[in-house]
Amino acid sequence: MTEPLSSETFAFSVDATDGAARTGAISMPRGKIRTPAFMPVGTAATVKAMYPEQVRDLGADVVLGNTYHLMLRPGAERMARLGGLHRFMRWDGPILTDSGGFQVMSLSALRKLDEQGVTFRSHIDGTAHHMGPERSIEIQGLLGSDIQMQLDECVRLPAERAEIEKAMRLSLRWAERCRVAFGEQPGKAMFGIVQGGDIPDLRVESARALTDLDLKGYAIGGLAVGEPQAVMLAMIETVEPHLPTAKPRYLMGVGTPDDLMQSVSRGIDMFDCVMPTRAGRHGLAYTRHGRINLRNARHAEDTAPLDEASSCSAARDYSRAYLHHLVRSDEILGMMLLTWNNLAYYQELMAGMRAAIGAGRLAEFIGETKQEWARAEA
Ligand SMILES: CNc1nc2c(CCNC[C@]34C[C@H]5C[C@H](C[C@H](C5)C3)C4)c3nc(N)[nH]c(=O)c3cc2[nH]1
Repeated sequence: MTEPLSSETFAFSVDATDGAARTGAISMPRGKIRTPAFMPVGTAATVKAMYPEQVRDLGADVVLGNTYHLMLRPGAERMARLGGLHRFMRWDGPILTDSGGFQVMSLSALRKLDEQGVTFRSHIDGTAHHMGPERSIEIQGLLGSDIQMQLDECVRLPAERAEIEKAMRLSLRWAERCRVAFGEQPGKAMFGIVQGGDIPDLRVESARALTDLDLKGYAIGGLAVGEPQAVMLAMIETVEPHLPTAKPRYLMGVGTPDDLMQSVSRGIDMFDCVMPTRAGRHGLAYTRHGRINLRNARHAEDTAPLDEASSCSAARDYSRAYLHHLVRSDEILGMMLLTWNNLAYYQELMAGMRAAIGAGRLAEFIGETKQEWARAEA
C-alpha cells in the first residue's frame, strides 16, 4: 500500500467492486480513508484506553469525535481557542463528528425536539441548552471536524408510521438547513442521513430527496436501534439503489463483525460502533476464533494467547490466563489490552474485506471467516 496521499479537496474513488460491495478511498487534506472503513469511537476526545499512536498503528484512518459531549465539556468555543480537536487529542488524521441529536435523545434528561432543534439539559451539570441544525454545524466546525453530520431525528424501532414519517421529513428539512449553514468548505464534507425507519417507501423518499441535495456523502441512520439484523439488512437493500454510487455510504452505529460483513456486501463503505471498545472494557475479546469472554473461569490456566498469528501484541503476547486475571481483578491493563485487541481485530477484518473485494472473493472471505468462528465456538 503506497503512503496515503492527502488532497486539497474531498474526493472518493471506488477502486474495485464485488457485487454491491466496493473498495476504494476518500482523499482529504488530513489523509486518506481506505474503504470499507471502521471508525473507532472517540467519545470525550479520546478512544477510551488507547494512545492515539496505537489507534493509528492498528490501521484506523479516521476516528469519531463527539459533538454532544464536547459542546458541554470543554465547550465548542473553548475547543476552538485550544486549536481544535485534532491538536487537543493529538490525532492528525480525519475526524468525523456526529451532529449530537442522537445523543441528546438517548442521554440527556428533560429534552424536547421541535422544528427549531433540540432543547435539553446537560447530563453533566443540568444547564439548559438548545441546538438547531445551524448550531450543530457551527459546533462541528468549531471542533475542527472534517466530516460533519446533519442534525437529524432518529426514531427507535418499533414505531408507528406517523412518527417515523414525521421524523424523516423533519430530518430532510434539517438537511437543507445544514447544507446552507455548512456552505462551501473545500477539503471538508457534510453528510446527509437517510431516515425512514423500517418503512421502505419512506426510506426511498428520504434517499432520493437527500441525493437531490448533491451532498458529499450519505449516512443511513435510524438503524441499529433495536430492530433485528434482518430488518437492518433489508433497509440497506432498500436504500442502496437510490444512493449515488460515486459517494460514500456510512451506516451509523454498526456493528458486530457479522453486521460489518453483511453490510459491506450490500454496499456500505463506512461504519462506527462502540462495540469493540466497550466490549474490551467489559472483558470481551473479538478474535478470528470468535468472541471470547475472558471473565470465564475456563481461561484461568490457559497459557495460549488470544491469537498467536495476530499482528497485535495484545492478541499475540499475553496469555488468556493473564487476561483472565486482569479482568477478574478489574485491572486497568485488562481494559487497555482487550480494547487494543478488539480494535486491531476490527481493522484486520476491514483490511481483509478490502483485499477480498479487490480480488473479487468477498463471499469466500466471509464464508472462511464465519467457518473460523464456528470452529472455535464448537
Ligand atoms: C448504535 N446504534 C446507532 N447509533 C446511531 C447513531 C450514532 C452513531 N454513533 C455516533 C456516536 C454516538 C455516541 C457514542 C460514540 C461517540 C459519539 C457519541 C458519536 C459514537 C446515529 N446518529 C445519528 N445522527 N442519526 C442516526 O440515525 C443514528 C442511528 C444510530 N444507531
